[in-house]
Amino acid sequence: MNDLCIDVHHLNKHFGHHHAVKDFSLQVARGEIYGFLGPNGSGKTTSIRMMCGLITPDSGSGHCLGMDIFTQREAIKRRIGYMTQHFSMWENLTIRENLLFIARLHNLQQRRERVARTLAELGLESRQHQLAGALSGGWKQRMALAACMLHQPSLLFLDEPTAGVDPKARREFWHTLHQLSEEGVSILVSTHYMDEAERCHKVAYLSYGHLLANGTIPSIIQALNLTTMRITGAGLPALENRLQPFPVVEQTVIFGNNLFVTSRDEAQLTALITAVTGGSYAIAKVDTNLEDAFTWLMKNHDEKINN
Ligand SMILES: Nc1ncnc2c1ncn2[C@@H]1O[C@H](COP(=O)(O)OP(=O)(O)OP(=O)(O)O)[C@@H](O)[C@H]1O
Repeated sequence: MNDLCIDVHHLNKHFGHHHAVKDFSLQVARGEIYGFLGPNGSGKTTSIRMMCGLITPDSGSGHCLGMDIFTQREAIKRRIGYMTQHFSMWENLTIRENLLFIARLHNLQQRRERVARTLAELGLESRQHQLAGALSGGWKQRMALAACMLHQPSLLFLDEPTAGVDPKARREFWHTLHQLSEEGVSILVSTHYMDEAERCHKVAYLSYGHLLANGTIPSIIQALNLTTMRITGAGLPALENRLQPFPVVEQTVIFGNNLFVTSRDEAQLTALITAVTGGSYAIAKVDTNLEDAFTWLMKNHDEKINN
C-alpha cells in the first residue's frame, strides 16, 4: 500500500437520468484532514459513499486504504469510520450504554475496554452516564464520532458533522479532529462552514457533481488569479449597484462597513473604483479569501453550463 489512504480516479454515478457525480478523482494522504465543500446537492455525500464502499460507482477505479472500491467493499466498510448526516442513537440510553450497544451490534471484542478507551479519547468520560436524549447538539456529535471510532479506524468519513452545532462546540470538535490527525488518522469531512474549511490541510470543492478545485487553500486561491479590493464608507449598497454592471467586476459582497469587489484584472478594477468613487472612500487591496474563490468558481461554472 502506498501513502495514499484514498486514491480514486474518474468516478461517475447516476441516479436514473441524473448524473450526480461526474469524473471524480481524489487523492488523500495518510493523516491528512481533507475538507469537502460544495452547495447542497453537489454530490458530496454520493462521492463519500462511493469512496467508502457503500455504493458502487457506475465507472472509474480506485482504492480506499489500499482496497479496491469495486471488489472489496465489505472489507473497506469494516476498516473505516463513517459518521452520517443523520446518525441514530437510543435517546433513553446513556452515552456509555449507546456505545456498548453499538459495539455489540458490530460484534466487537473486548467491548468494555474499547468503550472506556473511546470515551477517554473523545473527552466523554464525565458525561458517560448522561442520557443521550438530554445531550446538547455538540455532545451528540461527539458521541456519534465516538460510535464510529469504536473499532479504531485509520480513516474517517464525516458528513457535515457539525451542522447546527454552536461555535464553541464546533471548535472543540475540530480540536479533537486535529488530535486524531496527529495520531495518524486520516479524515475526509464535508462542511458548509468556511472557517472549518480553513482548518483542513486540503480542500475539495464540488458543484453540480463536478470537482472544480482541490488542494491546499493558498494553491486554490492563487490559481484563480483574482484581485479583491475593500472599499470602506457609507452608502455601500448604492455603490455596489453602480459597480456590478461593469464586466471587469466579477463579484461583490458587503460585510458591515466594507464592500469587497473581486476582479481578474487589478489595473482595470483600480481604475474603475477610483473613477466611480471619486476619492470619497477608503480603498485597499486585500487577500482574496476562500469564500470569494468558491463563489467565483461556482459563478464561472454556472456561466459555462448556461452558455
Ligand atoms: N439515492 C438517491 N437516489 C436518487 N437521487 C439521489 C440519491 N442520492 C443522491 N441523489 C441526488 O444526487 C445529487 C447529489 O446528492 P448528494 O446527497 O450527494 O449531495 P450533497 O452535496 O451531499 O448535498 P447536501 O450538502 O445537501 O448534503 C442530488 O441531486 C440528490 O438529490
